[in-house]
Amino acid sequence: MFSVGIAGATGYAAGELLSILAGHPELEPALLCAGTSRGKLRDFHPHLRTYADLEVEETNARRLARNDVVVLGLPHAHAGKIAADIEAENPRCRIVDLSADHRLENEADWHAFYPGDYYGSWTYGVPELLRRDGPSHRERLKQAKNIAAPGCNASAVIFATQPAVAAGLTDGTGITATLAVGYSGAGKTPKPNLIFSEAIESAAPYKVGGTHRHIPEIAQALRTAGGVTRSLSMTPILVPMSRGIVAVVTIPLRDAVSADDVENAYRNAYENEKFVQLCDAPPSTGLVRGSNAALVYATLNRDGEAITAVCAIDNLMKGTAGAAIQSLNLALGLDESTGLKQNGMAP
Ligand SMILES: NC(=O)C1=CN([C@@H]2O[C@H](COP(=O)(O)OP(=O)(O)OC[C@H]3O[C@@H](n4cnc5c(N)ncnc54)[C@H](OP(=O)(O)O)[C@@H]3O)[C@@H](O)[C@H]2O)C=CC1
Ligand SMILES: CC(=O)N[C@@H](CCC(=O)OP(=O)(O)O)C(=O)O
Repeated sequence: MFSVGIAGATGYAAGELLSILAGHPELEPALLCAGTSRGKLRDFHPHLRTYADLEVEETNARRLARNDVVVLGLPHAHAGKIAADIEAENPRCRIVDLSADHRLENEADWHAFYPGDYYGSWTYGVPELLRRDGPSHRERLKQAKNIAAPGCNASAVIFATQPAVAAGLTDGTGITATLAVGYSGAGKTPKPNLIFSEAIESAAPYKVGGTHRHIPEIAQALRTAGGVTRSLSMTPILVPMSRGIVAVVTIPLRDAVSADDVENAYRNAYENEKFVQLCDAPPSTGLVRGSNAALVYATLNRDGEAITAVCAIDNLMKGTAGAAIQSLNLALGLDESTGLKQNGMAP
């Protein structure tokens, strides 16, 4: 059994992680920390009956570092410093960062989209990431000490797009992603635009015009898959659902290709994957609620000029906590799917 210390334990992402741990035979929460919240876990996550009596304490790097694993569910720009403190205290402690603080390999990308200091990059927590060169990403995760869990919007766009990039069907120009996203992606901290009367009966685009901070993260993954990614447009739209993301990505083609070429590219990428699966019809978020699945559909447009690819995920599962546990399982030498559900909830 591995002990797990969790920072940001009262938040949505860590709450989902705790929900997975409740069914995980090898991981046990040992220390729960938050910012200002104090008390029993039942005061913050009343649905997590298994751990209702665990205490939520002050965030303390020295105490967190005593665990085999630390998961940081903190706002971005808050995880880098505490991760460095934990490493200094106990270099053997594995750290999984759910924030963006260790995702970007290029420091200039970090400063262009995030506040605060740059703390370097860790192995990206997406086992299914396609790599043009060297060992597979899954093999790299098996060797990883620390893991940078992915952004949820980024995950959906990457799963939809990387097969076309890896197969050389696109030169990376003009890829356009539009996403319908649920409110839990914004976290638990109350904000005026997130209250019920603003949310219900409304679909609200945000971070338009190439300003969303997941753009460099997606471009980095597509470069890893073998593409150039000259431009990338990504626009999320908040829609009234608590969890879920469906990304619709238009991928202009380099040369004329057949429907079989498109099918082969996507089948080659995902045919052996348990959690990223191809569908015969565009998937909806309802199919993946509560599961670690990413469902992908891709088709050649009728005019033959582009591929339309669709990916649905649960932002809190395959978009964060599920991806984190799947990657951590690999790093710990466990079966990759330990504690993770493939099936969604229905209705
Ligand atoms: N929600 C999602 O779908 C996804 C989230 N992520 C990332 O996961 C991380 C956590 O997100 P999420 O759970 O949604 O956020 P929440 O706002 O729901 O939770 C944030 C947590 O961090 C704690 N916290 C805030 N500031 C500090 C601080 N200065 N020191 C210590 N603890 C602090 C909060 O404690 P307190 O209760 O005391 O305020 C709370 O426990 C973020 O980086 C987010 O971007 C990544 C992918 C998807
Ligand atoms: C609805 C909503 O606001 N969603 C968030 C997704 C957050 C996420 O994926 O987390 P990281 O910040 O860790 O990358 C957003 O689009 O910013």
